Amino acid sequence: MSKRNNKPPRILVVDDEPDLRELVELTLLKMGLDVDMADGVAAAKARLDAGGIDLCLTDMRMGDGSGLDVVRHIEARGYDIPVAVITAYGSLDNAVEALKAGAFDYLAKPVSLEQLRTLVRSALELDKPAGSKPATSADRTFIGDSPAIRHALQLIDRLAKSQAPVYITGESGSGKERAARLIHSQSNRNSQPFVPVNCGAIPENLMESEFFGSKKGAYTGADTERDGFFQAAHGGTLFLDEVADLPLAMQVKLLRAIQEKHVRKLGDTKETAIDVRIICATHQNLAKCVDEGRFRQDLYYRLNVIELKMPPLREMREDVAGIAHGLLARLASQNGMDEPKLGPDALQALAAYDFPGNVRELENILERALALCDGKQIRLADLQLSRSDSDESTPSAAIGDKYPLQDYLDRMEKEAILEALDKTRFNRTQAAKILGVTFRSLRYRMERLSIS
Ligand SMILES: Nc1ncnc2c1ncn2[C@@H]1O[C@H](COP(=O)(O)OP(=O)(O)OP(=O)(O)O)[C@@H](O)[C@H]1O
Repeated sequence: MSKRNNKPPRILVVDDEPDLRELVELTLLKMGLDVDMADGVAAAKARLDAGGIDLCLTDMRMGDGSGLDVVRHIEARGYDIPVAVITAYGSLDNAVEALKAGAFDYLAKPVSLEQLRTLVRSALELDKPAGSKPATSADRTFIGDSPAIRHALQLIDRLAKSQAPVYITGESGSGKERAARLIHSQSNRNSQPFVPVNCGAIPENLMESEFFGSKKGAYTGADTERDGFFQAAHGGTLFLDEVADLPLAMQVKLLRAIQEKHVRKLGDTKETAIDVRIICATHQNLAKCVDEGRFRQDLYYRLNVIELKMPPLREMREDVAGIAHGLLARLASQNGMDEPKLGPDALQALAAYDFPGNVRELENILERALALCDGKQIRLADLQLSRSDSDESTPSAAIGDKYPLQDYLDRMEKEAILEALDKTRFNRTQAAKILGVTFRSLRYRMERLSIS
């Protein structure tokens, strides 16, 4: 726990109800912390301005104003003080508003003392020198300077300072997972794990044990106790990719775990407290999934506290050349090669291309071009842009000889997979459906055929 000049951290508790104030005070004192009290918004502002506060916990509804005023005061003055709000049961709207205004977390009444302790411990880590790593330019691993990407990066910076759930939207390959990793790596959770989960790739019958873990003997074949994703991400960030693919039964269990901040392993009788930050992503329209009854509205509201939109590459055309250079430099060094130049015709075609698969597609195009080029320069033909999407067309690869048979079959399979991916704008779940194979099988085939 952080200490200033070896003194215990000082917490400001803001509440106009003496009973609750006292309960919180006792809990914090037992944790070895110093506590100051304020009985309303005005007193809180004055105490904050006097300095020396490391963390602020404020009630939402008070006689002389709202906890939001306290949050906004801290933000407006630029104080580096984490603030959490305590809201009335069921008033999630208030909590969301506070998170948007800069609160790092919230507690719902009746306040569970265990949750209070977890929140305080996690907040005070914000103060640790290692945890409060300021964002440096080296952390900004998104290449690009267009207004679209700058806007996303600014929001990522703000989100890294909060504990609020984040919902990342954007087309396939637009950098949603990269954004989630960046939020985690700039947050005070960066010394703890980042656990990415592809919700569409887990067989439904294994979901519960994969997410929550299982005790020995919980099911046939469970010969040891196992942790799930939640336990693995404890203290860190759980990234739920393709969250729209979660079956409804699992959505109920996930909502419960998020709300209660507790999970129970399969076959266990007791629950354990879990502290994870949830970031989720999908390329689907989650609001539409709610309308169609495929996604629970209550879970949607829980996850969609703050939305981060990752722009498609075609909306940041001015960045295409810079991103292409950055990717080429990385790919060339991975292959132990010198970085080849991008010929003017190739650059021109890339700038005009629509990139249905976004940066991932650009990566694939360049990886293939690197293998095809003469080592010095990448020309238009090396890019093999698909005919329908590029202005400058090149003939698609001919199927060629039928022998050896395996090579011929691999080429046919690759063509079919690429066509399905192209049709679905690189949505692997949909592509697997078109191809009549499971998501896993498609992933395996893509790996085998080096379609990354
Ligand atoms: N601006 C950028 N600069 C450099 N690399 C980027 C940029 N945006 C994305 N990438 C890279 O593009 C690839 C695809 O990104 P990522 O996997 O984050 O996309 P995604 O939206 O999560 O994809 P999917 O929807 O398929 O899960 C990754 O290798 C990522 O590092």
